[in-house]
Amino acid sequence: MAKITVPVHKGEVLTATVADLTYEGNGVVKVDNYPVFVPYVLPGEQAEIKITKVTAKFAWGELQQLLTKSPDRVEINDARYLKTGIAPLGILSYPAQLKFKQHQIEELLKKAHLDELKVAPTMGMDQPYHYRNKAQVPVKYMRGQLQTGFYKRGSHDLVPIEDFYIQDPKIDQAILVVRDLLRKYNIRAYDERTGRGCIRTVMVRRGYYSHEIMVVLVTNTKQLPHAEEIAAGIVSGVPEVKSIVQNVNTKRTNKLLGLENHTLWGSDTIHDQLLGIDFTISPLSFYQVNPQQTEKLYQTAIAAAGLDGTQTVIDAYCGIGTISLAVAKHAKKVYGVEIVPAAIEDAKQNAKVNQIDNAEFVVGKAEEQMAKWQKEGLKPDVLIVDPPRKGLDETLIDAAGKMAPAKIIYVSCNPATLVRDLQRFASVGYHVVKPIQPVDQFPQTPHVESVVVMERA
Ligand SMILES: C[S@@+](CC[C@H](N)C(=O)[O-])C[C@H]1O[C@@H](n2cnc3c(N)ncnc32)[C@H](O)[C@@H]1O
Repeated sequence: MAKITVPVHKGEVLTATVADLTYEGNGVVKVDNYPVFVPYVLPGEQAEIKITKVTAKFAWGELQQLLTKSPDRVEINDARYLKTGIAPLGILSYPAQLKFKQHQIEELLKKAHLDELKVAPTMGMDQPYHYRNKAQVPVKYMRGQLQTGFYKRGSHDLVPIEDFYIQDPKIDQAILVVRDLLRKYNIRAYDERTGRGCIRTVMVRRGYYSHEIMVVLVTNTKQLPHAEEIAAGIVSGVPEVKSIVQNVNTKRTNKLLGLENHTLWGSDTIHDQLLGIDFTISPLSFYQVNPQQTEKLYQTAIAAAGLDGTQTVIDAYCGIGTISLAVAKHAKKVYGVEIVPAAIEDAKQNAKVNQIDNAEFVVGKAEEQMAKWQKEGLKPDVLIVDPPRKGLDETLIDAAGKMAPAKIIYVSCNPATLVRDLQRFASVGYHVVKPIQPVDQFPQTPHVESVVVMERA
């Protein structure tokens, strides 16, 4: 095999101008068209870069010295937010972050030869910090005691952190109360190398409107020593707590939560509201993490659906029924499908509590259920899909084509799979009729959510 020559070598220091920013928020420097990825630099900046890793197709570099600064650069007061996955875009001013997200989608469309599609400016937040209503914090024994924090990007090295910058500060305070109790009762942190130890993760959720707090202690063992004392300590240290749950995860996996929950104190669930509808949230259910932006996202999707109370709507990947129930007010009938049984139980309960009787929920894989509905002759006027990052299964798109709804609303959390799926929808007769609307659900990170409206050609 011919030896591949690359234009840089490990350890080399070069001076270069940053050409671009990747979807993950890393700077890109080109050496004879060969890309070098460099964290913490921005397009247009000149920098001294040390090459740290070389492969046949690309290299990684480390910023040594910044020679010129981009006007979009902002100072971030704690470098740990950049080094962890907390705020990888933290050096980019917020208006520039919003443009970056719009540009990300435009670039992907261009690569897919869909450049005729327009992308609207990203809908941002007034206060793009402290927005998350949920934290999942790893626990580790280090520096002589149990620590909570966040992993360094691309690793499982814990960086102890007390102010998480993008989380609701009340959640940060609750984590510290839990951490101190775990220390006080000498609870052993889980060690993923040996598979030993007890506490793996602390999860905290807080209702944006309700202010109800749920604390979930994820353990590697069936028993949590001093469970009663710990629960009592949380009750006295976290005044808004409504639910304390032990989740057992004995598997040696990267999955954070197991399937077994034991309520240690209070209720099994908490509540919150979205667009005036009350939602029950269980430890395992998916619930959007940025409630303020979620309301904007759903309002955009609902307005795009153009409902007048006469339509039948399918909400595929419905979670606990948030979109379905918000839509039900404006539709004749809504069908929701979701893979997690507990989420569907919550969805049904949510419908009851809100006295919504025109929504029906089914547990199942959206792709299988859509094909089943299609065979049964269900003819929705509007199909809403809100899949996870991997996007839609082709079976679902085929079934959608056969069901022929007048409108399809695609809520996407991954522009790459969105663009792929838009091409597939085109092949079953759907085209995009409005500019794609990005909504910033995750300020300070490169993630972007978007709403796309399609109609039959
Ligand atoms: C991005 S979330 C959207 C949830 C909901 N629409 C919301 O906004 O809260 C995607 C949901 O799809 C569910 N899911 C993942 N794969 C699925 C599949 N094959 N079929 C049905 N649901 C699935 C997940 O459990 C999750 O609740």
